[in-house]
Amino acid sequence: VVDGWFREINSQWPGQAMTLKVEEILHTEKSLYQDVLVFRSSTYGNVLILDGVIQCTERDEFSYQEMITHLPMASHPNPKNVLVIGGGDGGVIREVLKHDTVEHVTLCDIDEAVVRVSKEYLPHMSAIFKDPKVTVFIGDGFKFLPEHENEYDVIITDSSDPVGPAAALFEAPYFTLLKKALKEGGHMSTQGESLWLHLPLIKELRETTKRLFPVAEYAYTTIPTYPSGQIGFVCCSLDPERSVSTPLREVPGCKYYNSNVHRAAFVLPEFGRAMVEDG
Ligand SMILES: NCCCCCc1nc2ccccc2[nH]1
Repeated sequence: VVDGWFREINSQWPGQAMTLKVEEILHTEKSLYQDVLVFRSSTYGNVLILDGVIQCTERDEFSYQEMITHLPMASHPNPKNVLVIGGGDGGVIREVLKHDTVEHVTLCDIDEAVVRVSKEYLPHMSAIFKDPKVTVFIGDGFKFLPEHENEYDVIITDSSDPVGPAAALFEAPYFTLLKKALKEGGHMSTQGESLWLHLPLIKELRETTKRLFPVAEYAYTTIPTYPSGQIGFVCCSLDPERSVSTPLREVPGCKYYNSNVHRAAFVLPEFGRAMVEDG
């Protein structure tokens, strides 16, 4: 933080940096896995930073949390058992519980510091951890998944970027384990970065998931504080007859998501469509 501003300078997006005005530094620590910073910003509420990268802000997190959750959930006929890998802030869990078909949701995040800090400084995301339907497991998704084969209707991978602790969550071995943990007809979504900044990675991700799932598609949302103002998701279905791009019901109580936004999220600009779909 320099002269009261936080700059998101990072090698993943050379030559550009999102800048947020800092009112007060609320927390800093070095966890077992990453540097954790929370500050109160002037115009975006509390902000969570991991290893110098903006993970979520109170003002615009709803866009990301609603879309990464409702794309696989609203397109699944009857999601009862849901798993979230990452997402220690709790925002995805909050969205999962908007579906009254859900009987149980488990969160598996490798870093207890993220869960602890989110409870303390991001209350409107982490309050949901107290819900009896929620189980929080601190550990590595790579170890958790093989112990839970054929258990989940929907798995959401709410990861940080493919540098540092989350790098392995963007590789084929992870998606192979994830597929085995899904029940028949299961759906999944994973944090899929931005068309403007990570097109080669997105192409890789889609090729990897296309080899494992009958349906694998890319969708995106707009979010001011992520680099390039948008972020995407790779969404897959194990049912060849069902696409994650087709919503089966509305999800009341959302600020970003609705069934038209759901469908529109999968419509890509030509430079993205050509790269992602034609390859
Ligand atoms: N540069 C884009 C970063 C996207 C991060 C998405 C995200 N936001 C999170 C908050 C808490 C824990 C895991 C998270 N994963």
